[in-house]
Amino acid sequence: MSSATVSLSIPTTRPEVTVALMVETGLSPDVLRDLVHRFYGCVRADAVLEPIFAARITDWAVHLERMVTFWSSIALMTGQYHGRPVPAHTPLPINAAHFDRWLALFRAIAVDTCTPAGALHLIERAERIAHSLHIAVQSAQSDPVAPPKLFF
Ligand code: HEM
Repeated sequence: MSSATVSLSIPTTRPEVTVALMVETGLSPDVLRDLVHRFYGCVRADAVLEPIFAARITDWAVHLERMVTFWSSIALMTGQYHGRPVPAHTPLPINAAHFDRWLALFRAIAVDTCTPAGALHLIERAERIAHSLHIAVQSAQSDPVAPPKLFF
């Protein structure tokens, strides 16, 4: 994909950076939407992860939309996600096995949905964020009265 052929049908605070990332990775709003929907389709069919999500998510349409915005911000630097992932995860009853499973599903769906460069771009970021979230969760579980540590 050349920059001339990328149409910017995506809200972004940094259009030049977003276009450059789209060209470099082959990622686009449509690809990220497809990835998010396929990924959470697998999560909802997964014996390890499904119970954690089922206990928290009451409106899947809202969660999926939030996650498309999140991944657009992370992967294409659109600046559109304004949530706080750390406090969303620190109260969850999750451990290394949940993170391993989450990453295994994410890697498989990313490779299946994206170009090799796009998959690598997403997987690197997912692994980094999962690591930070895991440390925050462990820290909250070992000292539940301490405020959550913020990693981003
Ligand atoms: C052990 C693996 C994980 C589990 C079980 C899990 C579960 C959840 C649940 C249940 C929520 C909804 C929280 C709520 O609305 O009350 C959530 C939100 C979210 N998760 Fe995860 N998650 C996991 C890993 C990750 C990873 C690795 C990432 C990023 C790479 C991530 C990104 C997010 C984001 C951005 C939100 C929305 C936070 C917000 O803005 O409210 N999660 N997750």
